[in-house]
Amino acid sequence: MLEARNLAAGFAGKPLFQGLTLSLRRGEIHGLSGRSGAGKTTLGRALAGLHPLAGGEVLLNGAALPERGCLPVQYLHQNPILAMNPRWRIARILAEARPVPEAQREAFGIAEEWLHRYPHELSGGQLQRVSVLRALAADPAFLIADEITASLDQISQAQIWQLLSAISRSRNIGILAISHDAALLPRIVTGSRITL
Ligand SMILES: Nc1ncnc2c1ncn2[C@@H]1O[C@H](COP(=O)(O)OP(=O)(O)OP(=O)(O)O)[C@@H](O)[C@H]1O
Repeated sequence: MLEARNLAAGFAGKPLFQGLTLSLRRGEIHGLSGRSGAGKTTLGRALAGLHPLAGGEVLLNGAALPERGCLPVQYLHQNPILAMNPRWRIARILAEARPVPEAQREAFGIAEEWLHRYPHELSGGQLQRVSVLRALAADPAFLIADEITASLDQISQAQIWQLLSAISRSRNIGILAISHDAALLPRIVTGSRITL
């Protein structure tokens, strides 16, 4: 269970939200929506331990998030190239947390030839697959998927969410899907819907 208790966060002393309480179960896809600028990304990053809290706490199974090692709540960026070292080839990026078995790479449709390329030499959809698999290699309890398919075509979007739905169930990973796409969330959410 990933919980936020009485959470507040924002910028320069101005909270975007406060007194926010939620609990997310593992093995389900939850949805987070809200108007542009409401603080969805900030909340997602706070839940992953990447944004300082102005109040409250984030608990994973009743305990604070660890400060070292692989993050158990992995944050997935809308634009994965911003979260990749441009000087590293895909093989090194993919194995950043732990080596990825070949069978898993193939299941994700990540071609062997991509491994020798740099991030800017893959398409947005290809990069997002790499980003998701890299996060899964860290063996997370939760993924925060921040608009991860917003810039992809319908087919790539459907493929990525089919993969994530299956993995969420089979590996008991909770996913928080952040999206402003009114059509997407009803299709993928199996858990709670949160509006900020
Ligand atoms: N480093 C920063 N310093 C000051 N304000 C910031 C900073 N980063 C973001 N903000 C502001 O915080 C607010 C919330 O941003 P956030 O990205 O969390 O919203 P969001 O709900 O995810 O928006 P969108 O749907 O447009 O992606 C916005 O008004 C944004 O301009």
